[in-house]
Amino acid sequence: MIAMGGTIAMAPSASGGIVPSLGADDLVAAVPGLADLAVEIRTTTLRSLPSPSLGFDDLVALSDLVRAELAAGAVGVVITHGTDTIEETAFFLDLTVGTDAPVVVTGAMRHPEAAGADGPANLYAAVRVATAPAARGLGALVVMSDEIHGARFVRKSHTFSTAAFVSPAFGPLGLVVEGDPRIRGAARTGFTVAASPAIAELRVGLLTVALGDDGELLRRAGDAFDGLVIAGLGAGHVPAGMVELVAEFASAIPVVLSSRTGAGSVLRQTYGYPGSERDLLDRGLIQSGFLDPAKARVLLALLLASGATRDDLVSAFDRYR
Ligand SMILES: NC(=O)C[C@H](N)C(=O)O
Repeated sequence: MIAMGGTIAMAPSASGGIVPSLGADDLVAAVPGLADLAVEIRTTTLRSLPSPSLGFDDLVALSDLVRAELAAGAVGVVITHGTDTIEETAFFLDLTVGTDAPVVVTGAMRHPEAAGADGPANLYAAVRVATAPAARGLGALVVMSDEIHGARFVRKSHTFSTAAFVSPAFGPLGLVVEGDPRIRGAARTGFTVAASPAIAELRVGLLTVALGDDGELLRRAGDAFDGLVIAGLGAGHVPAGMVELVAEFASAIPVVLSSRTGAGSVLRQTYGYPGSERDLLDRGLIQSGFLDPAKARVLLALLLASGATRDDLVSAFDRYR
């Protein structure tokens, strides 16, 4: 079990608000029933950070440690993590760990001293999933509120509800019923990318498009980015007035087209107006399939760090259609 920080490990501070303060051993010790399981838990506190402050360098270190623990004989790995970026970390592990062993990320929406703290229940469920033969071969998972989500589908969809985690595309892969993981879907693509430390030096931007957008933010980005994800309108669209500028960027750096809607995939052949998905794909943008903008950015950054060609990028993103 590897602790990264997040609300699950936070406590009230003297200066106001909650801040990271608990390590992996504290979290394990606070879970009723965990000690009764026939499971040996080895703990590491790798980071103690709010998840908005994690970076790709931290994720490379985490991926290395997960692989080392599995090589040392762990049947599964649980990671406790802040929920704000849990979906990016889980997908990063899905892409880089390349194992059948369950890699399960969990967290909490309420801190340990709050009424109805959800961390202990989530950690208990995560350990049950990480040790379940039925959870093997599914890739990285996010377990929250007794739901088992595939890393490439899961999203945080609410700022404070304990039911914040959803998989809008196809629903959760399973449920934890009285501690027993029940699986009904498969998640792993079988596609693995190296967790290259070079990723920390790359600048991969994420731009959300809005009504009336004239592209000024993009124009000002100049040559600041090595790659870009555009969170487009609807099924992958931008205003007509932005098209030339977007096409200019796509001729200089890889530009991936995703959707800001939060569910569904980028379409490929429905709309034909200027700024439609057909127009943008014809102008060299790469479709993200069912990957939401944040996950498309993780995949693009990993691929660029591994020296992928444009054809590699297109075929990697095609796996998520
Ligand atoms: N519930 C949480 O964990 C949110 C917290 N801000 C974090 O991501 O670290």
